[in-house]
Amino acid sequence: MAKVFQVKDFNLYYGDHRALIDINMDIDENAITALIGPSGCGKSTFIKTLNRMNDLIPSVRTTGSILYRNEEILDKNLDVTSLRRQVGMVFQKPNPFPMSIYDNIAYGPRTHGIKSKAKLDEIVEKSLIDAAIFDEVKDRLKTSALGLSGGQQQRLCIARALAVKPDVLLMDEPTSALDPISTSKIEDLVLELKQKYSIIIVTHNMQQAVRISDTTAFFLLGDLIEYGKTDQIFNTPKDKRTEDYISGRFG
Ligand SMILES: Nc1ncnc2c1ncn2[C@@H]1O[C@H](COP(=O)(O)OP(=O)(O)OP(=O)(O)O)[C@@H](O)[C@H]1O
Repeated sequence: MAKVFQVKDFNLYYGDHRALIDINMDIDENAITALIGPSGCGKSTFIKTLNRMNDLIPSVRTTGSILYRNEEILDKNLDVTSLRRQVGMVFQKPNPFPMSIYDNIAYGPRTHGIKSKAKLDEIVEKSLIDAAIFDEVKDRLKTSALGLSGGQQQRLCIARALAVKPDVLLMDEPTSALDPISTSKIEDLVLELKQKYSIIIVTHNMQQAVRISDTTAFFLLGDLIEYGKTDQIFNTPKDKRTEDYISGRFG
């Protein structure tokens, strides 16, 4: 299977604190990769590295290599805007912009220079359909996105991420602020999106990792302890620490 990311001997420091330690990990294309582990183990730090969101934190320093489709993304001269267009992100708390549903989706394409109304209409509709929210909002595209429920806002944020035609979607605990029904809708959606995108998802919910992911990475205190097929990680973990974590003995 083709690899979307190849992470080699990667370390990340916040000042003197080494938050990720010698990470080696190849991430499959058109698959769902779950990142699990107790609070503070480095999952969010790792996922944010994949589209260079950590650049916003001045104390961050990295060593090693991360190739995205064979291009080094840790390179200082990398076009970060282009990387972030290709590697989109959805956050824990739905964060629609305080503008209409339509403008939330059109924002990214407009930033990338698309001006034609017909083209924008088409992108907005397609993105909302792909994020499984079109039917719920099609009659109120010009109303504020802030009037949507939390679950709808999160699907809108996924639609917004899809509107710029990404290749990879990073999702940092996308359902942790949602009720079970909204969570289940997002899980169905993520499974659907796997056909077209490579998805990397941080989750605290082990059942969620089992339900949707193909591959699971277990982090502990900045170390990648175990990484493999989700079935194997949950049924026959090789490392005692993985077993203890997935069976709820700590975390
Ligand atoms: N901006 C920052 N400055 C300094 N240290 C940080 C910063 N962000 C995270 N850390 C530290 O890096 C380590 C990893 O944090 P990170 O948020 O990546 O963990 P996590 O596994 O995502 O946790 P959670 O599940 O609670 O979100 C922790 O020790 C944390 O305190």
